[in-house]
Amino acid sequence: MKRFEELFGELQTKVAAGDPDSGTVAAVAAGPHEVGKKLVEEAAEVWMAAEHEGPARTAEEISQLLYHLQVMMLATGLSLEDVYAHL
Ligand SMILES: N=c1c2ncn([C@@H]3O[C@H](COP(=O)(O)OP(=O)(O)OP(=O)(O)O)[C@@H](O)[C@H]3O)c2ncn1[C@@H]1O[C@H](COP(=O)(O)O)[C@@H](O)[C@H]1O
Repeated sequence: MKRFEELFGELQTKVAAGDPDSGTVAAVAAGPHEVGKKLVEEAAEVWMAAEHEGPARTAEEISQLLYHLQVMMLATGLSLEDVYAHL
């Protein structure tokens, strides 16, 4: 099972290395506008799953939303600490 901070570390490493096989590297290169569109789409999918598709599908969609939030953090140069400072 992959945890939030482990995933962020993995994505940071891929972005720093410019891994050509990484969807994350491509998404970060596309920039915050494109990442933002995906983020909004995933948020809507969480909402729809929560209302209509049950807890298992909701958990799956939330995992995708968390991933895309991390992509946005990388696309905007934010660290986990930058975000945690506001929690
Ligand atoms: N957790 C994720 C993850 N969640 C979502 N996604 C991407 O987000 C896309 C989801 O978009 P869509 O909604 O279009 O997907 P979908 O197939 O329609 O699925 P549903 O939303 O309809 O369920 C997928 O195509 C994935 O590319 C993710 N891509 C990567 N990761 C993790 O990031 C790691 C690094 O990935 P790479 O950078 O690609 O190597 C991987 O090992 C994974 O652990």
